[in-house]
Amino acid sequence: MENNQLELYKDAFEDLNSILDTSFGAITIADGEGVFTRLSKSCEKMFGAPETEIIGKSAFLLEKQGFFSTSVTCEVIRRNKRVTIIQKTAANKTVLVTGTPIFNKEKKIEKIINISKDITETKKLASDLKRLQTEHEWLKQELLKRTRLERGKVASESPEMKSIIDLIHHIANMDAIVLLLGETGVGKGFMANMIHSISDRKDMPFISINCGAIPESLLESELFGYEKGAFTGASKEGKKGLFETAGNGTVFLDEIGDMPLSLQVKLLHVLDDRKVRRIGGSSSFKVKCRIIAATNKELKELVKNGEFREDLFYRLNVVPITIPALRERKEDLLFLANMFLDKLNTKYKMKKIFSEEAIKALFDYQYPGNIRELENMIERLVINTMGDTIEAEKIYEITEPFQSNSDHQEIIPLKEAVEQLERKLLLSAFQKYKTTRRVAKALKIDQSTVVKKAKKLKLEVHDR
Ligand SMILES: Nc1ncnc2c1ncn2[C@@H]1O[C@H](COP(=O)(O)OP(=O)(O)OP(=O)(O)O)[C@@H](O)[C@H]1O
Repeated sequence: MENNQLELYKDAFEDLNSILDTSFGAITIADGEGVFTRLSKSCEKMFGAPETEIIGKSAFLLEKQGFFSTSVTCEVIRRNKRVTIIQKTAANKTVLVTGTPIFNKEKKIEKIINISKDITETKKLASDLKRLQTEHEWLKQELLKRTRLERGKVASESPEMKSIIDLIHHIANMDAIVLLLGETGVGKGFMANMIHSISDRKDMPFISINCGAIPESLLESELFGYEKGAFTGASKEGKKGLFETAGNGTVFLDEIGDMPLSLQVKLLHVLDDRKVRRIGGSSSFKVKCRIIAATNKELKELVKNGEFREDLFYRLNVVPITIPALRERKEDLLFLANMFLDKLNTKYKMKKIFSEEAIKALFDYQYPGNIRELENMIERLVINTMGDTIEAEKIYEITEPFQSNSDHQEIIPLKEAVEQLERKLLLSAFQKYKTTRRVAKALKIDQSTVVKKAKKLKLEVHDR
């Protein structure tokens, strides 16, 4: 070889070494058998071993020894073509590596050139980013939920209420009929309002009607409206019904269990056809509002007794939500008690607080009237307490059985009155005697009867 040519080869060789050593990625060269012949400097860092431990060694051997998870050199030989893989190295790096075969004239692999890029950081950044994005999304949802909850000041410390609130958010923008169930004062009206206020219908009207409090004929015209001169006494201009007035808003049919049977069938037609015709009218219009119904009655019982149409029950029972009694979710009690106290302190410009004993007394009570009763009780406590601290005695005064205006009892069906009396008696017996055995002794009935009745009334019983 001429001197000149030799110099040129030497130069080229030095250039190649410089390229290998200054390149960002690690470059390895192996022969057709997969034995490493050359490495760039950065390989040492990437593979966690000096050049001397790699040069002259077979990639198959190194793969076996766990030097890298899968060797791209071996893969190139196995597949006889260019391969790109992600590799884990002994230095715990994640490496993106491409192996390119160089074929000789006989189409046999003569060399394999591998170029690796350390993507440990990139991968970590990508997974960090994904985690942050998930966290961000979660926080956004929580914040949204909390802002909405804050706006409505909803008690949702108990797991039962938490899942109800989640469900309410889930169905807020679905048009399905919601049926809210639960004892009086548990917050059915409150929840109906909340569903509306977190839905896209929030800027439309929320129209509520108590189906049990209005005489039948009036209820019909309130619900469906009437044309002018539809009946004697009808207004000259006619009147829009609630479904019409609500437009794209929400109609809340409270105490649906008290709706007269004749109107139940008319309501069923409205729900089936999504159309309403005013009384005395000839044309009908589309019902676009969302419908929420509520009752504190056992609708299934009413259906059994023929007081509620079965078909209407199934029509309404699409998304039934039972709001538990306050005594079944005592976690919400302190939140509510403090919230009402704060509200009243602001209203009356006071700074009242509960004593520790008072809080205990609040927890011991069973609240047959639920949140409404708690709210009224706290107002009475605030008004009747002279100092700044509300004491337990004041609570006992209020919760003492039968003291609430028994002289002015409203006239109700005997069966209902007996049930109410039984409930009150059991509640106060449990408050006083705590265990079913002692309650049974005091009421002079069997313990098993007490257990059965307590279960029926969903009383919280601690048999210590
Ligand atoms: N989760 C809640 N957070 C805060 N206040 C509540 C909550 N639920 C109900 N309330 C309050 O409790 C009171 C009673 O609620 P609401 O009238 O909605 O009960 P209800 O179940 O509809 O009663 P009824 O069956 O007698 O009509 C209301 O003053 C309401 O604002």
